[in-house]
Amino acid sequence: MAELSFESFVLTASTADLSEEPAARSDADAIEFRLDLADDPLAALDVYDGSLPILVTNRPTWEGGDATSEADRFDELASAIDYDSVAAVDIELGALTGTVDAAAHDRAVSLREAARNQDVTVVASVHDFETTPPIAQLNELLEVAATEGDVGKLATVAHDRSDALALLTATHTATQNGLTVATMGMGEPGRHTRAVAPLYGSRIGYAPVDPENATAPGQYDLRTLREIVTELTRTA
Ligand SMILES: O=C1C[C@@](O)(C(=O)O)C[C@@H](O)[C@@H]1O
Repeated sequence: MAELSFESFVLTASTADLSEEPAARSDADAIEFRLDLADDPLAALDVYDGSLPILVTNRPTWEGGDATSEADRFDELASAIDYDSVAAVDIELGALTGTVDAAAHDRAVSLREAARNQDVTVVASVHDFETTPPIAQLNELLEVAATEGDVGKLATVAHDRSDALALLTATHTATQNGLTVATMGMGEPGRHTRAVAPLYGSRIGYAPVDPENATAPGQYDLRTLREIVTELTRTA
């Protein structure tokens, strides 16, 4: 069973192609495998022999991904967590809390239970592709996400410096309150939060090996993010 601790910052190389792992190995701590963007994800997991542990994500269209069938995507995730190489699974907070629909809720809760029985870490994720909500809402989202999952993850579109600052402040507050969270601003004005948020407690970063394969707007490429975070945490 692959081990992955979120007690400190984990930099994931986000990809739809596990054959990128050797190129990611020197800079990443883990792979985020986007099942929804891959051709035959379970076949790829079958033959995976990389050394980086994997966080599996199967993002539905209602949360900005490509997975169209809820039943299929949860079945794939349930199969994926059986692989020894898979150390963590991303489950959307909207599914875990039942705000999407009752069927998604049941599937999400049983996936979480199966993951925990296998020591697979659960990342409960929230995305806002329109805006960065007011700080009180950010605090609330992080608290709920970190309670529903082992790590609460929040990605919002930042339109300006105030949005970026709100996200960083919420990250700092949650961390000070003992929550395990990961945050990142999407879009150009949010880009720097990806480098700075780890200083305020964010435990996961996402970056493509090849900048052309970014999985969200505003991502740094993997090498760049690793270098900046290393530099900032050395001098902090
Ligand atoms: O949820 C996230 C975060 C992300 O959207 C980002 O903004 O870096 C990238 C996605 O691949 C990942 O699943």
